[in-house]
Amino acid sequence: MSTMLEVSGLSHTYGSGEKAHTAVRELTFTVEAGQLASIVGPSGCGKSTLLRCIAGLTPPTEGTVSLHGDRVSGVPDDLAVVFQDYSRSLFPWLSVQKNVEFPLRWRPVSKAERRTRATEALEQVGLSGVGGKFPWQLSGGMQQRVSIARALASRPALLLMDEPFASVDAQTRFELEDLTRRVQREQGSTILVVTHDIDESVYLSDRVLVLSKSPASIVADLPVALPAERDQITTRESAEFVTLRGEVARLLHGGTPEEAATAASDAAEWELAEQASDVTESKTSS
Ligand SMILES: Nc1ncnc2c1ncn2[C@@H]1O[C@H](COP(=O)(O)OP(=O)(O)OP(=O)(O)O)[C@@H](O)[C@H]1O
Repeated sequence: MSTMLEVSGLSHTYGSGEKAHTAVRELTFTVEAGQLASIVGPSGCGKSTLLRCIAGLTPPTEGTVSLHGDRVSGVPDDLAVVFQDYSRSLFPWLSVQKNVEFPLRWRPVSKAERRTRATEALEQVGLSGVGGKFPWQLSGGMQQRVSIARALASRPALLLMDEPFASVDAQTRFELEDLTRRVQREQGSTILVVTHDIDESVYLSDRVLVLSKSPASIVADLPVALPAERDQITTRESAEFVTLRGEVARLLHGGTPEEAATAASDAAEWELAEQASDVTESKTSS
């Protein structure tokens, strides 16, 4: 696997002098090509600041960001971002098809190719046939699918997602998580998702980076050893999922990596034993 994203010694401080506020401190990590990684951290810890630095929107105060070996010093052409607030990122006066085509206008892509790519991207997110509608004619979940299609149409080397499912209902959230995993597998995309939702970080990813309270630093980098094929019910009930979810929760509450791993594994065993005894009881009483 080759390295797609390299973040090295990255720090960012807002303001200066007495008003200086360090949002992220000395972050170093890589994301390999084709990997789906999540960054999870407490509210206000500096997740969006980190994402803005990676996207080239905010120059870091210290350290570097490189995308496929090229130093990031502005928004790279082959990077796309999906934000939480779809209603502000889609243009209400443009059709869905035109919204998806929009960023391609600044690329060396012919009009016909723009149309083809947008149609394909809408198909990938399960929205064939709605290209002629306007965003405000669609549900929230469908609008977020349009945002994802727009990001995919530019065929990014790296797709960044900032709390992408935080504004939709729980059922739609599950559907969009599965959609993200499917697209990543089919396209071999490299995706970095920022979230404060522990379960989502584990369910979605190949790997979870856990951040500390502000100023954010990395407290753990956990591989997710769940099968590639995941299911919203059985995966979330599995011992691996329950253990990892507990480990991330403990780390976010200030536990050391060793304490978090041991306690989470004990708690998962207990929870699964409880589940098994519930099943046995219900069988004997029926
Ligand atoms: N433009 C800014 N100027 C000064 N301070 C800022 C600015 N943007 C963010 N901060 C501060 O930096 C810290 C990190 O903010 P950031 O938005 O990156 O965190 P976050 O983890 O994304 O938050 P949330 O979970 O609430 O979305 C916060 O204390 C915030 O108040």
